[in-house]
Amino acid sequence: MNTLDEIERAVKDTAHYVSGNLANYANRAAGENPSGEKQVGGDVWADDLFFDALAYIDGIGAYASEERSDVVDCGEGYSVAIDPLDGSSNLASNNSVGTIIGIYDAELPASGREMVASLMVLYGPYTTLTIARSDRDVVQEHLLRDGHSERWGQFKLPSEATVVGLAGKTGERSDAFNDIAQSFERDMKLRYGGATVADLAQVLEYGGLFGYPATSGYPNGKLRVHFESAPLAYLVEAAGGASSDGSQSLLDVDPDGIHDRTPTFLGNTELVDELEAALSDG
Ligand SMILES: O=P(O)(O)OC[C@H]1O[C@](O)(COP(=O)(O)O)[C@@H](O)[C@@H]1O
Ligand SMILES: [Mg+2]
Ligand SMILES: [Mg+2]
Repeated sequence: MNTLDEIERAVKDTAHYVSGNLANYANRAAGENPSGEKQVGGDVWADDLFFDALAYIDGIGAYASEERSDVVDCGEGYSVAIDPLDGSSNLASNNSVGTIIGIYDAELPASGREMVASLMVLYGPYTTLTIARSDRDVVQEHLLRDGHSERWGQFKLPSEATVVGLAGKTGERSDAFNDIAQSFERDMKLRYGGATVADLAQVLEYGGLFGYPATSGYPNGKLRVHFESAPLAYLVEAAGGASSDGSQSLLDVDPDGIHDRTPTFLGNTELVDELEAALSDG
């Protein structure tokens, strides 16, 4: 087993445990866990689990998380960048959440071009792990059930685009963005659920576009380069789609800081091209 195999195994095992225990961390349930201990948020709980599973793998040199201010030095090897629980506000409403992991062959901060693998876990009606690796030419989905991992399918973006999910309040987005958003929403079905992983899964399955633009509340967009945008761009581009920050592939974004944010668009190439053209004219 090489380091990427070990990472894949560790993520599958940890995702099994996370999927079985999310109810303990729904906001409404906040308070005491079954044994009467003070409950921590799901984000911190999931981060601790994935840290323990990944940080000690031989060949992992650093662990960076949305939930930790600094990168943790783990020795020599790949850098892990993780959003341990994506869409965590969905827990209280019992909607899907996820985990996003980028594996970089570089010290962080780094451009997405330094990535050698990307993994996305979707805790939905059933739990799946989707992974793209530099040493494989498919985007492989696995079903995680009863402690096992079954090959579940391979993602290739459908040529016909049918769904669109664009975040932000229209009153907080640019006119140019609202115009192109309205045009997309005339032609495609709205699919927006408040968790990037779950919304992107719709695009991977049905074809279309997901985006979180710059808004007055988030001038650089809400999603983080290392923990959400670049790893998901790696997956989508490996599945035959495209990504953009509004003018370039998200894999070419070169962040200064580990928690940098970026406008984020992921989906069918022709939609990304149309969006970039609309924003450049805007
Ligand atoms: O509530 P909003 O503004 O629509 O933002 C939803 C976005 O925020 C996020 O929940 C941020 O991720 P975290 O939950 O990991 O912080 C994304 O998963 C989701 O796409
Ligand atoms: Mg997230
Ligand atoms: Mg998160």
